Amino acid sequence: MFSLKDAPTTASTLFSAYASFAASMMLVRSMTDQLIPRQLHSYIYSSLSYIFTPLSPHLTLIIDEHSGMTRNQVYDAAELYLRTKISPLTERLRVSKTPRKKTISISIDQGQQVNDTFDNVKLTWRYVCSSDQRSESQNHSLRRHNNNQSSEKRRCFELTFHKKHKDKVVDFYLPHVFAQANAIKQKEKVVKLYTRDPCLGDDENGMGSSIWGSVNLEHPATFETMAMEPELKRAIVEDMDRFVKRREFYKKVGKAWKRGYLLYGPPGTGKSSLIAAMANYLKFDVYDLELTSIHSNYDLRRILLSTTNRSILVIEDIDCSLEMHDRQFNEQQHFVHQQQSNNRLTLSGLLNFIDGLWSSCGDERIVVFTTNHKDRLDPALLRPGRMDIHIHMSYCTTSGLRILASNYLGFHGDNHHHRLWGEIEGLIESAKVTPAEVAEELMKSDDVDVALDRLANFLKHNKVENDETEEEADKIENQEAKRQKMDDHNVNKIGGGGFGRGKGRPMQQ
Ligand SMILES: Nc1ncnc2c1ncn2[C@@H]1O[C@H](COP(=O)(O)OP(=O)(O)OP(=O)(O)O)[C@@H](O)[C@H]1O
Ligand SMILES: [Mg+2]
Repeated sequence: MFSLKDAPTTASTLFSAYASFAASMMLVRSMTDQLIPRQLHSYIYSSLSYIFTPLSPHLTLIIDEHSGMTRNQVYDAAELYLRTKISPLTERLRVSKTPRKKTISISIDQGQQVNDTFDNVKLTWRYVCSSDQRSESQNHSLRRHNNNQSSEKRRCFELTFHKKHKDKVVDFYLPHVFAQANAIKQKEKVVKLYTRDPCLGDDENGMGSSIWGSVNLEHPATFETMAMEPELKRAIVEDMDRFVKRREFYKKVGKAWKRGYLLYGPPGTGKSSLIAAMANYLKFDVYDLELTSIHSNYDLRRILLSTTNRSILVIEDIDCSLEMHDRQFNEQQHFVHQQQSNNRLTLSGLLNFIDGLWSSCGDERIVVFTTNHKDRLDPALLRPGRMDIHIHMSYCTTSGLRILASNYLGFHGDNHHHRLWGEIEGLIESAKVTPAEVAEELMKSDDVDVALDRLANFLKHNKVENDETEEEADKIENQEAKRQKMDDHNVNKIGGGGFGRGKGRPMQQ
């Protein structure tokens, strides 16, 4: 143990050690001067001073903004990551926002230091800006790269930690920084809606242009705002969560990493809104593919190949989009050679790309087809395994009504008493109205009384109409049944049994 009593002794010991070290160095220097050629002196002195300088226990990694002419991804990841590590002790921060971003970014300023701990390793980050030593030509090229922003400054992060943790930092900490930065990027990502610009038509080679135009997807739909049965919502979200986590699973079983959803239901039940909610949830871009503007399977393939990973390919009203093309194809199929089918757009062409080539060269793809008439779809589309999940978007249910009333009026049936609420809940399912229609009624007034009054009247009116239609349908069905009975009676009288076309008996091929 060191004590004050020992201090003079220790100091004198140190002093005598230093004196003898200095004397030895003098001796070495005079011997070298005499024995070794002059050209080698500076080399030997610097090596000796390196040997006798106490080694720092720390290692510092320099993470430059650029690696050659391109941006250094470690730098970009660190910049994002360090935003989450800013402590109250930090004195200077940089604040910025670009038009494409929704949020304000905060980052540390030059010279500022940020401490971090990872698996009991203490790490210190420092942001350093200094005058750049690059050649003028490199700077010029970088300036062009950075939209002419000043690039004379060299920016880097210095990451310092104990040397013994080098492997842990490189193998685990830096990947952790990357993963965290990706999560932040994902959260801040502005989802894009891509559509094909019809003005971009065919190019001079007669090929359909595959250029997609994009806008920010500003659709506000989320799973919270969707008027759907809570269990259905939960099931969809869980399915998507499972899908995005299963990269390794898809690789293992040799399946393309894609998922298909078929959304079906009457107009105004929220099919398009659900797609927006899915895109907003996953932060996947949406490619809205208008099949009627595509003329051949060949075009389709080119267009699909120009979409990116982590995206949702949407084909709305699939029953209408391919009807014409397939009919054309069917009418002529006796004459058309297989090779020529590439000149037309066919359902089989679409399904082949989605199942085959295209899906195997992309990752994390979601395909959504929508239709108002599931019964009109080609059986090839409904075959098990083609579309993984079929989602029925129904008329407004009681839970849907509650969500809409809460979203549009801030009215919660459970907490707020209203004379009309019981009646409205009683009517909602039998009135067979869409969430779009309910939303429209609720938007007609900010006054809860007025809005609910209008909704109640609307539901009553629809219920009466539905009842009348059902009565009419029953009447027609009864008459039809009666006529059929008479026919059967006559047939039996004439032919006695046989293979008559009896109603309710499926025709066998
Ligand atoms: N289930 C729902 N939850 C919340 N809002 C809905 C729902 N369904 C419809 N809406 C409202 O109605 C509007 C129209 O709905 P949407 O376009 O999503 O229906 P759709 O099923 O895609 O209709 P279409 O078959 O005509 O394309 C939406 O903008 C939304 O405001
Ligand atoms: Mg729609």
